[in-house]
Amino acid sequence: MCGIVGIVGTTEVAAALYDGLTVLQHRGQDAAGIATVSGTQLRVHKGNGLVRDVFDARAMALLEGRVGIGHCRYPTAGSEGSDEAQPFYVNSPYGIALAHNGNLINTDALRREVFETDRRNVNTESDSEVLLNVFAHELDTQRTLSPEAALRAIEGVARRAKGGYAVVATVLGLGLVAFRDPHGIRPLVLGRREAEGGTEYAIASESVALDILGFERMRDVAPGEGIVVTARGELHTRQCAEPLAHAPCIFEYVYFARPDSMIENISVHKARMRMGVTLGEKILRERPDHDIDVVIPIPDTSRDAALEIANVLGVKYREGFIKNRYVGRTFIMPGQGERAKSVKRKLNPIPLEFRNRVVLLVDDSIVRGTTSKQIVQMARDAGARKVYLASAAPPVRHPNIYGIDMPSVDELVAHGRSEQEIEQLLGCDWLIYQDLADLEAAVAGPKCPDLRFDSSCFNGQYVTGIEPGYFDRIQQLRSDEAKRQRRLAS
Ligand SMILES: O=P(O)(O)OC[C@H]1O[C@H](OP(=O)(O)OP(=O)(O)O)[C@H](O)[C@@H]1O
Ligand SMILES: NC(=O)CC[C@H](N)C(=O)O
Ligand SMILES: [Mg+2]
Repeated sequence: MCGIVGIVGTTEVAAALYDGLTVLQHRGQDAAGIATVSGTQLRVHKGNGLVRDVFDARAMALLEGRVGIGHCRYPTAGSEGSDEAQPFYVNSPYGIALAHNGNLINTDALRREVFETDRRNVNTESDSEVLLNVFAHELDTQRTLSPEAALRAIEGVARRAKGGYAVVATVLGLGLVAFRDPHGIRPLVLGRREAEGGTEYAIASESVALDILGFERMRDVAPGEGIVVTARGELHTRQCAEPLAHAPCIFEYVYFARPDSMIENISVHKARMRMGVTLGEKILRERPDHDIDVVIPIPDTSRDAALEIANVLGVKYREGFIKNRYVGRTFIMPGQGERAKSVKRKLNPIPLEFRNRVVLLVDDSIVRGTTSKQIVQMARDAGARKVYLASAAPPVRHPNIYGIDMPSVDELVAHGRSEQEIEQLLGCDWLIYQDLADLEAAVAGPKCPDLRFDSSCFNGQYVTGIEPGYFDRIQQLRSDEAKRQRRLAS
């Protein structure tokens, strides 16, 4: 679930892009990059690591220009190597750099088409480089360079690319280009700031990036919409694809996004609180005479939900696990070995909150079970009398193919298992999951009751449709074992 940001400023933008990426860091910890337009050159600096590791003063000094884009990466295609860090660059037509959040599901067919029909070479295994070449080809067919030409090129991309994509790109001689897939699966938000030299625009994965840069959030980019902001700061927007069933990814609200972001006009923080309310009510329905002494969140993401569960149950909320602030998010780490080791390094219990108590641990989601299995044991070791576990999301039983790296069903703890079997496997005394209807209603909230979501990892319904054999193919390419073999071979 990468983070992307693009800015057209009236002064230099590299420092703002850097700051924007640091608040999008929770979306991708593997690699980061920035591209800026400096006169007739596109300057690109990227590499593996956190934003703070990738850029030093020298790199920043090179990134001159008033138009630029940035990316932080959580890989869902290709390798984790630095050559697949983004933004990607192509020199023709004009010079284009592109950053993508999402995952294409027709990459193989597009790659062949790009080579055989468009006569372009894609030099990595990245779906994003394929997407860049599709956009480049479509722009090339326009013959002129103008906002209208770029919007027509986006129409071409929307006709050819399938899957989840939110994109920012810079085109030399034009400015900033952005677009979102016709289902609006991945988030993208547009903002504006008045500066001395005129209006500046920013586009980012999450509104938190706009907030910290002092941009006012104007609106979400619409599904299938294309946006061009010229280097002079003129905004052009147009629907570039028939909007299909709007299906923003529900997992953004469950886990990915920061709680201080607004996505589709819904506060992520409030959505998580509502998840806590509905789950708390379910707990009361199922166990009206529960014996829970204390509700303890598994930090960070579950806190909002856990607090509301405690309120609904009328029991104490306690921070029983202390998180090492220097360890990143474990779920988005590339290998299972690293993920498992990191849970222990990251979370440590305060025994007095557990001793002789019946504790309800709350997590936002249970995916591979890496976190919950260890945490349940930690709670027992810390002296808990009974350990219950509540998940603010339903069981994750299906792969995600639109930008979350959960390609292999065998790695999902809930796949092919009943809730009772999962409870046993995780070693807790009681396991309770949120129902999907409650989750969807909690996220939609009172303001958007009719909004529907991409909930595919919970219900196996894929809004784009799926080619036969697709799941076998991604399992071969992207299971933990396949990644391990690739790392050994490289
Ligand atoms: O079942 P699993 O495969 O372990 O995945 C789910 C866990 O991973 C995430 O936490 P993470 O440590 O990534 O980040 P957080 O600090 O934002 O909660 C999520 O919040 C769950 O705790
Ligand atoms: N999580 C994402 O958005 C990943 C973007 C792209 N598919 C990559 O692997 O680099
Ligand atoms: Mg967590």
